[in-house]
Amino acid sequence: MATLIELAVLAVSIVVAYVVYKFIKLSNFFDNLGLPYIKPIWPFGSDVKGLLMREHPASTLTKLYYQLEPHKMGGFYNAVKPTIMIRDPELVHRVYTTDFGHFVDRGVTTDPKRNPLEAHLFLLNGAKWRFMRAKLSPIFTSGKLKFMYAEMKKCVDTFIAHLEKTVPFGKDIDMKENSVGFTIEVISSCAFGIESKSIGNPNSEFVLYSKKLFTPSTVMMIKGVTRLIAPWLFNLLRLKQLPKETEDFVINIVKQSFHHRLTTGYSRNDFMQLLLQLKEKGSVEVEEHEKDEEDHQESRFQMTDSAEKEVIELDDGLLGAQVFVFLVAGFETTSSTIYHLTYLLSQNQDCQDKAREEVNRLLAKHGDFTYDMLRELTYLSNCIDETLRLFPPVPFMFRVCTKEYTFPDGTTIPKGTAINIPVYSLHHDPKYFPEPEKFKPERFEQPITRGAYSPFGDGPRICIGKRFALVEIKLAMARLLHTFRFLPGSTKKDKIVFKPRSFLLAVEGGLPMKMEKI
Ligand code: HEM
Repeated sequence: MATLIELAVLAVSIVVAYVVYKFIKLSNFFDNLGLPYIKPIWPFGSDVKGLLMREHPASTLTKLYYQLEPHKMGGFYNAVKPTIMIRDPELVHRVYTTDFGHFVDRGVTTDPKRNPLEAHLFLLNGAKWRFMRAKLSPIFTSGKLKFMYAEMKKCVDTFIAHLEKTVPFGKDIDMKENSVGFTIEVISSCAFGIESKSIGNPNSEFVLYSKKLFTPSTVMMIKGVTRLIAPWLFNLLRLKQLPKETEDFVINIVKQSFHHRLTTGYSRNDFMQLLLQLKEKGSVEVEEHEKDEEDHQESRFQMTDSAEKEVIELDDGLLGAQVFVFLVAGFETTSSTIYHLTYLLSQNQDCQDKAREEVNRLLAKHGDFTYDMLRELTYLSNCIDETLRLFPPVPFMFRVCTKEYTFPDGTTIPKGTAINIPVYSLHHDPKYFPEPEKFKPERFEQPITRGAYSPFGDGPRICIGKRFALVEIKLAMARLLHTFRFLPGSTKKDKIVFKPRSFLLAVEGGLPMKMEKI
């Protein structure tokens, strides 16, 4: 017994000594840097809440970002690594775009041998990221998106048919649950090539697995925190971040799908088919006529940044990891945009009328909800942009300095410094967005201060699925506006409460509202 107590005391002393050592090291770092705003935010006191994003968006971290003004740049101790926050949009723009070469990585260390699904684009670093981004970019051109459009339309048909069956009962309808089912159906269909029957079915296998990813268990949380503060301990204990069953679920689908397509010659217009082409031929072909101006910009970035290319083997595990990130990155972000927008339109009937008038006018002109019709929906686009401003699904962005960097004011930060970009806070700053809490789609008719608005990030590492997401959201919203009127629910929500412990901004509980068939 005595030995056990002694061992426990020894273990606690080692941890305390380690944390104190880290703090001393970090405070020296900031003293040398001379940054104006520095605060310890972890692991002491109530600030723990901020780091875990329990109360976000008004988390301690977000409040810190506000307090940062007018200094525009500051730092905080977080016991893991020195972290710089940047609040000046011009500096944000530099990090994302002009000086991207210094901020290529997100700074998350992964071990794909133990966690194969972590070898995905969002987490890859350096040369591996460049290689994978160059390989995957052709999959997301507007030409390829047009091929997938028919699959997307089928999912929207099912979504509308399901709502038409549900709405006449006159009760509140949970728009969150419904949007989640819809966006999972789109991703499972377009990425995995599977009709997952998720619409109106919260018990579908896909819905259950996908939700698990965003409602981490206590064990997952403990593992995550261990990995953050003591990656060496995480590795020593050979821990895995994702539950084994989730990993098996995804890898098996990818393997079976590849096998089925290779042995039967079955083909489908989806990401899986393009990944199969990548596996077989080493690249995805893009015809000149499939590209548009944005695609050219993207490939220019790839070419100028391709100096240190690395070739990695495109095996089932690596390709499975990419499909996995399309699911993780693609369903909660798009569903929250759809339900936030329907909520905002239920509260702003004049904007709703204007958006519906535009949809009906363009439908009369094009005769159907075509890809080209969506491009002309400018007011609806502004409504989507405004929703992403008010409720950015990714409320803060992080990168790491990969090469020593000197800001224009002369502050030099060493390699390894973590960079935080307070996206939510910038989106709600009255200096860049007057009356920031109001839903005003017209503000996007004017140019926006560069660096102040970045729901999809920016620069060479901008969200690769941006165009896919916008087409999906626009198509769903155009069909919804054409068919239904959105009204506030009987239990009217004046203020949205966000999910605790979530990296993404998403509503806690449901989002009840009423819908009337037009
Ligand atoms: C409204 C919907 C979406 C939002 C707001 C969003 C937002 C973001 C943001 C902020 C980033 C980081 C960008 C940066 O570091 O500059 C990102 C990266 C990424 N997103 Fe999205 N996303 C959305 C939808 C999607 C969809 C539908 C997919 C896939 C089909 C997707 C796949 C990815 C991937 C793979 C990355 C990593 C890119 C890289 O590191 O090179 N996203 N997204």
